[in-house]
Amino acid sequence: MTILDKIVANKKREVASAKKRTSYTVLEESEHFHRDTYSFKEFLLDPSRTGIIAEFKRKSPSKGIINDKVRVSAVTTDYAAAGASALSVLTDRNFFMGRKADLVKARSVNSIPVLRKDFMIDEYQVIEAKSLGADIILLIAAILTPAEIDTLAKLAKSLGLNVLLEVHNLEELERSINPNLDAIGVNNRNLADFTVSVETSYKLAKHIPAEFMKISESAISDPETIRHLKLEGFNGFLIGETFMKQPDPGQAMRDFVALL
Ligand SMILES: O=P(O)(O)OC[C@@H](O)[C@@H](O)c1c[nH]c2ccccc12
Repeated sequence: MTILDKIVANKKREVASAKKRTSYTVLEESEHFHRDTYSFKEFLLDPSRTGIIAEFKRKSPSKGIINDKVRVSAVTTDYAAAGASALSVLTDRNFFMGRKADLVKARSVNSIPVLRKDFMIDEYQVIEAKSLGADIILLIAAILTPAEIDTLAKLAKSLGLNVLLEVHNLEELERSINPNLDAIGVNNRNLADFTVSVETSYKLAKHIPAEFMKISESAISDPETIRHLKLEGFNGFLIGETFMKQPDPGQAMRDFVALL
């Protein structure tokens, strides 16, 4: 069993118990549920911003604890002030030490798009994402069939959410492409064995149809890499650990952006 299999098995149990605790009706009563979302595209393509999707992540299965001393409100507002085009907030508890409350908090103190970073396998989580205040959901091709991607993406679009599809090879990209997606993210980290290579982004760039925004995800630690990725047509850069491993992640992002 790979770590990804374990995460998905755990997620199925989590979703089943969340459905029992909080009904669809209660989710739909949330103040966020009926709000207009921020446009991912508009913020990502805004030339006054950096294209960086800055992530709040305390822990990961590959690195263990990264930073459990900082507050989501301070870090995410610092990220936004440093020019983030969007924020990414982990809501998986068991493997990433995330909380749904982190997303609610990030939403309440920021006015830029927020991505719910989790392992989406069920329509319930899409409704929940909207009710927590997310603007973007992540769909991971490695754990979803094309039919599941279609269902989840259509539901998300019907709620005004933006959809980011994550792939890490050509086969996943080709089988998963769907008109209801807004952006394709190439994950430079293989979620099954954690090996990382930015080459994955360079290899897949030319295969991503022009109508989708292109995002490179993971293992970006050098502003020089962003310059290269831009030349290959990437519009977005998802960065977590490089910032979060510093005692002051917001300052780390400011220092990084100064070198762009
Ligand atoms: O911390 P990094 O190497 O900068 O990576 C950020 C982000 O890409 C990574 O957290 C991530 C990409 N896809 C995921 C799916 C689930 C959980 C986490 C992720």
